[in-house]
Amino acid sequence: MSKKVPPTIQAIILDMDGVITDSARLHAKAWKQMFDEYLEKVQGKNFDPLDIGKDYKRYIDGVSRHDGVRAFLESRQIALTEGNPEDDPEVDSIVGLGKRKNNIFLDLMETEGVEVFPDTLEMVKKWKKEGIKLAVISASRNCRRILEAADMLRWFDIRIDGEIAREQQIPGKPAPDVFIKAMEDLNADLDRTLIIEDAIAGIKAGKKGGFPVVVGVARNGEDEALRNAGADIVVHELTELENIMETLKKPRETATLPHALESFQDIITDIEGKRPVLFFDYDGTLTPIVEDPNAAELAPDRKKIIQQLSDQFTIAIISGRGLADLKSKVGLQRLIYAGSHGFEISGPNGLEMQYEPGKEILPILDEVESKLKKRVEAIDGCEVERKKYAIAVHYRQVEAGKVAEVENAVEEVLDGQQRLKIGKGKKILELKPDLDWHKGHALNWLLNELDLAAAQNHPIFIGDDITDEDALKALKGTGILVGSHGQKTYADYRLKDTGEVYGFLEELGNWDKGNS
Ligand SMILES: O=P(O)(O)OC[C@H]1O[C@H](O[C@H]2O[C@H](CO)[C@@H](O)[C@H](O)[C@H]2O)[C@H](O)[C@@H](O)[C@@H]1O
Repeated sequence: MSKKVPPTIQAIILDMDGVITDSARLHAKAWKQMFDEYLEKVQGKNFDPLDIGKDYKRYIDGVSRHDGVRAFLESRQIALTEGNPEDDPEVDSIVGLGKRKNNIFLDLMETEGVEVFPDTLEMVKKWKKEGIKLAVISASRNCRRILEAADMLRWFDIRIDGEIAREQQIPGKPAPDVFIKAMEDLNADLDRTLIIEDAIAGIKAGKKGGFPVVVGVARNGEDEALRNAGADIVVHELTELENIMETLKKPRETATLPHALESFQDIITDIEGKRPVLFFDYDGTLTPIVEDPNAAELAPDRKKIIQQLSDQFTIAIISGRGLADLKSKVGLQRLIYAGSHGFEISGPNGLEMQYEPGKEILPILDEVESKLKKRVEAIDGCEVERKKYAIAVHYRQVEAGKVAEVENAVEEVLDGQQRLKIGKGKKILELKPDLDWHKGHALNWLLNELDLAAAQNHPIFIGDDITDEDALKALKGTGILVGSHGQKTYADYRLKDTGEVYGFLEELGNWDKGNS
């Protein structure tokens, strides 16, 4: 795996007790029963009982059985012999007490059962579908048994539990070794592996291991303790991690990105037996930027390359242009088109979508369009382009000294208008519905609608402008930026210009032919 790829998630390692199953509750109960009985035996009726919120969390949760016995007794200044592996549960030794607790735990499991947290099941299924590798780790030697009873074992590629750790002499948490071992067995990279833990010892282990993001699960409001232990993010349910990839993606300077043609082999390695699904922006990506927006035609030889590729791959063009304009400019039947930044979509087999909440903004756009046209008609070179769900005000051909006039005009017309927002592009100001819908949503909508969101597909998005960043950010695949738009980017790779885009597409087509 290339080290150049950005920190999108490749693998997730989940702790079991308290994250996947509610078995932490049973463990806590068993520890309390065992220790309270023992403390009463050695200290009499006035013994100080184990406090689950304090003692269990601090000394026992997440660590191995024997480490838990040792740490708790030490906190109470009670010295106890280690004992030996053959000790019966009745023997007062570290081993004996551990066995005593385990018997109580197994009885509780039998009588109370173990439940899977529904939010975890939902996310595990989702991650699995997205092709993320999953491992479960646990200090518990009953891990396999618990997961089997809960019908959860099948979701995990790798399991490192108390039994395996003992056999292979892997040090337990707070040492990071179990996480490192799980990551290695998953064949994942450290900088692309996420840890999910609910125990303080586990959070510390994840941080010590150098994992970029350790998520703390505070199901009972223990947010602060988990944060203090080093958790990078604290959630109460795993469904809060729904958009974790987006949250974790960090924009970078374009110049620091690897070149997509030079790194072609890395990109192919990343695709690894999956089907590429291609998403392109239009202006600046498939056609070079030109002075007159109406003149941005797709050259016949380039159209041919896209047509040939559409025999091999699903291709969608997601553009800021209006849908009708985009379709007529590209003119290829098999493609999917998303116009007005994804507000209007159309494709083969009756695929049609208009983003419903946008429809009620249409009369507002009509009104603003006519006001704008009147307001800027005296500014030489300024052009207003109406798409169904947006209005572009072009100033590429406006004298540099008069650009501020265009900006003022747009702001003036928009003044007091709450339903529209201003976006920026290449020498363009755009008025768009102030709604949470953009190229990134459109991309994910298409993947779901076309049943292409599954792990066997690999989306590739190529774009050049600020509005393409929404798609690059939302993308779970390979993002390529063409040229530079002057801001940081969520892309993974860069290409110099549209010429290189076609070079890349030809390489991709040839690679695919050689592969099939
Ligand atoms: O999302 P895209 O497909 O890249 O569309 C973005 C805008 O592209 C067009 O404007 C840009 O390209 C013009 C032609 O090269 C250029 O003259 C202009 O300065 C650029 O901003 C299009 O006219 C807009 O509607 C799109 O929003």
